[in-house]
This record gives sequence, structure tokens and C-alpha cells, in this order.
Amino acid sequence: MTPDLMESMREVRERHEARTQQAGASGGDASFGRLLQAGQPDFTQGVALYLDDITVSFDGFRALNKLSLAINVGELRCIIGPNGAGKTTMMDVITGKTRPDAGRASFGSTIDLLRLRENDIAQIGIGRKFQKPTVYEQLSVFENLELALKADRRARASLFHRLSGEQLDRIGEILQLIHLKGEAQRTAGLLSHGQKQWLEIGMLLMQDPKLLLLDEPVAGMTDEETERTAELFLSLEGQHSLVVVEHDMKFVDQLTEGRKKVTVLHEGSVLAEGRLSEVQANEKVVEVYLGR
Ligand SMILES: Nc1ncnc2c1ncn2[C@@H]1O[C@H](COP(=O)(O)OP(=O)(O)OP(=O)(O)O)[C@@H](O)[C@H]1O
Repeated sequence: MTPDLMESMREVRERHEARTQQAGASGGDASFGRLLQAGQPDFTQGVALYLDDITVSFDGFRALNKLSLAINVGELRCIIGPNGAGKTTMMDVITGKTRPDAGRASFGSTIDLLRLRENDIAQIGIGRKFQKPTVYEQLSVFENLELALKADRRARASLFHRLSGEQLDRIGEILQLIHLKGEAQRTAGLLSHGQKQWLEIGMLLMQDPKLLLLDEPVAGMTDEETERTAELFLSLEGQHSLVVVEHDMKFVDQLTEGRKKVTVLHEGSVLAEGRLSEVQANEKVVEVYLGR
């Protein structure tokens, strides 16, 4: 290591330690309630998303019941659970669609998600993919990606301008990633179901989200499409945090590669966490899935 590099690493470490001490001195939990810099999530503590004791009630029924969950930076986490377990409600809370009755939610260690509106949450780097693909059917694959790029606040200035070389390169990269390079000029409405799902994921990626929430992304896909989607998600892991809600256990198995943590939700709380093989062998999990 060169002396210059050692010096800059020392500076980064000192700044991080100073920040941590400051947080401690303010007397509260370092992770919550302080917007250090609006719109600037802090990921230096390694946490991308933190839910703490989140409760959501609908007419007295608890869809989420003191749900606590942490997702690390770059982590790919699969969330499974029987129908009605609260998976969609959890995504709704993270994206600001539903306000919880109680609990705390942070993006990185500093951004209090419960203070932000849905639009702001999308802009700070949380992308959500709903189960049904929602692409602009009349537009080409390329135009869909171009539109997604221009919907990004940071690119607003160029809304009425031609794409820069950098932006064209970015679209090219995403096309490659989502296996649609050969379909760039094709009308999106003519794509297969799986290809539409990839396009929508590509549109989210154009905005370079730090956290991606994916609701049953392979529902309705062929086996081959499912396998390619697993490859795509595995290639995104590390650069993005991914939360994948899924019922397809074969897909979950592909994504977790026998070692990653899976979370099982039931009645609005975490019932179990561990490797897929472990949770599948867990008696409580078997019981809720079989409805005994
Ligand atoms: N707006 C609402 N009003 C009343 N009850 C609701 C509402 N939204 C969700 N619920 C209830 O909350 C519970 C959790 O629902 P949620 O959709 O979050 O579960 P889920 O795990 O996503 O289920 P699935 O796997 O079937 O999509 C369910 O019992 C559901 O009926």
C-alpha cells in the first residue's frame, strides 16, 4: 500500500469514527431519527435497510406485528411466507405507501423513511418492482429505458436534450444486463412476459437504486426465464441490496446458493431466519405452510 493510500484510508477511518462518536454523544440510537443530510443515505455502517418493531393495523387486524428486519449493503435477501403473512404490506411501508402505526424504518443509518413521501423514497434510491410488469407497451425497449433515465431527478436537466454519450453507454450496459440487447428497437408490447419483467427491472436500474424490492419477479415465467432472472439478480448482488419476495422455492434456492439467509414471515412478524434448508426443516415453518 502506498503512503498516499494509507493516509487517505486513515482519514476515512477517522471521519467515520468521529461520526460514530458524535452519534453516541447525542444520546440516542445511532441509526434512527437523524437526517444527517437530506437525500444522502449513509451506508458506512453496512446496513441498507432497517425495520424496527413495525406495526400496521387495518381495522384492528395486525398485518405487521412488531416486525424487525435488517438488510445489509449489497445483500440479496429472499423473504418467503404463506399468503397474508404481510410481505406486501412490508414493501408498502418501506416505499411510503402505507404508514405504520408504530415502529421505525431507516434507509442506510440516517434516513428516516417514515418522514418521507413515496416519491422522495423512490428518488433517494429505493426501487420497487411490482408483480405485474408495467412497461410502456407502445414504446420500444430503448425508449422505455430512455424514459426511465429521464424520470431520474438527477437527469432532469437533459429532459429535452439528446442523450449524452455516457447516458447511451449506460443504456447499452443495462440492455446487456437484462438480456435485451438484440431487442432494443422492438416494441415493448411485443416482448414475452419474462422479457417485460426484465425491461422493468432495467428501467429501475437506470436510476441506480441502492435497494431494490422485487415482488414475485418470476411469477408466470418459463423455467429458462426464471434461471436467467436468477443469474441477473446474482449479478446485481453486491452493487445493490435486493429484497426478493417469492413463493417459488426453486428460484429461492438458486438465489441463495445454499448459504444466504432467508427470512420467513408469518402473521406480520419474522417466524424464522436462516439458510433455506434450515428454515424448510424448521417445524414452525412447516406447520404454517401446511396450515396445521
Ligand atoms: N388495505 C387493507 N385493508 C385490510 N386488510 C389488508 C389490507 N392490506 C392487507 N390486508 C391484510 O393484511 C394481511 C397481510 O397482507 P399482505 O398482502 O401484506 O400479505 P402477503 O404476505 O403479501 O400475501 P400474499 O403472499 O398473498 O401476497 C392479509 O390478511 C390481508 O388481507
